[in-house]
Amino acid sequence: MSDAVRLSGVVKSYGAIRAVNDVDLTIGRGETVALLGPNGAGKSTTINMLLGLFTPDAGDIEVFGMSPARAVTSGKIGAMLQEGGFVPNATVGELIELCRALYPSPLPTAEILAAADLTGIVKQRVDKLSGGQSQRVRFAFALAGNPDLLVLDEPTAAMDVASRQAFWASMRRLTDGGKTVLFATHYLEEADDFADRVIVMAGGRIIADGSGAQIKKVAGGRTVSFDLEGASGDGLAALPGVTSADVRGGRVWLRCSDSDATVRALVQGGHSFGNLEIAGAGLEEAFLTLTSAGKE
Ligand SMILES: Nc1ncnc2c1ncn2[C@@H]1O[C@H](COP(=O)(O)OP(=O)(O)OP(=O)(O)O)[C@@H](O)[C@H]1O
Repeated sequence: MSDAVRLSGVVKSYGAIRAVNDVDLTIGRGETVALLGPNGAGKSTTINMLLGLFTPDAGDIEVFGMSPARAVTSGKIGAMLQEGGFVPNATVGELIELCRALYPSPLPTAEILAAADLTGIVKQRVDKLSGGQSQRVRFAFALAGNPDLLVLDEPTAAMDVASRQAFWASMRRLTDGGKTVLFATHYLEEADDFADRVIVMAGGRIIADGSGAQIKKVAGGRTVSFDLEGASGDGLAALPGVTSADVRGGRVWLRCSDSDATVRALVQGGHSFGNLEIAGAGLEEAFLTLTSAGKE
């Protein structure tokens, strides 16, 4: 059986900006995958190509063994994008019916309304909705065709805490039913809480791919840096709590899983150091550590 999603050697540029740079990615049926990355990482561009909205400059994309455009028209993919207005003056219920009519075998209306938590606002006009309610209506549209793959670009942006919780609870019910889900997010916590697998993008490339626990372990680390003051950096990578060491221009950066143990060992070992700094590892740096650890 074909995979749910397969990208190979996918490249997409906007003029001189290479938004997606040689991405290979396979997602199996039934997986729930988070696409995690900072602004401009290339997540939306990847998603738009998966949905057939953009054509890659190079490489191939298949969704359930078909071209993205065919997968969309046959109702295999449901998408929730970041933006897009609604037809004014229509009610939530009317728009959902309109959307169902586009698909060969839509989900029953009551099921859509319950899954998107819209039952109480069916008669409300869509131009009078709050940001979070609008997101839930977009989610209902994504579900309407009863798709096998749900692709969600930052689905919980603009939702308050209670709506987020209700949204993810509803998603869990859908994935228990066997649907494949790919969602983009900026938040490691959200990726870890909900996804079986977290794919990290930065600068148009996939820089890490692992379980939420693996990614969190590295992202929770710290960096200890100091001037070597003429001493050599040899042996620092082997200090307690250090996962990797980098020496540049007389300064060393130690990525640490336990920075307290590292600093203690530095002091007790009589290492010379100046301008000591301890910082929370930035996500991007933490992810780079993860990828290089995966290559060892
Ligand atoms: N229509 C466009 N024209 C020119 N450059 C674009 C366009 N869309 C995206 N880009 C650029 O391509 C790169 C990738 O953008 P993309 O929107 O795919 O990232 P993203 O990870 O989804 O970011 P965000 O989390 O902010 O949505 C960025 O450098 C962005 O500025």
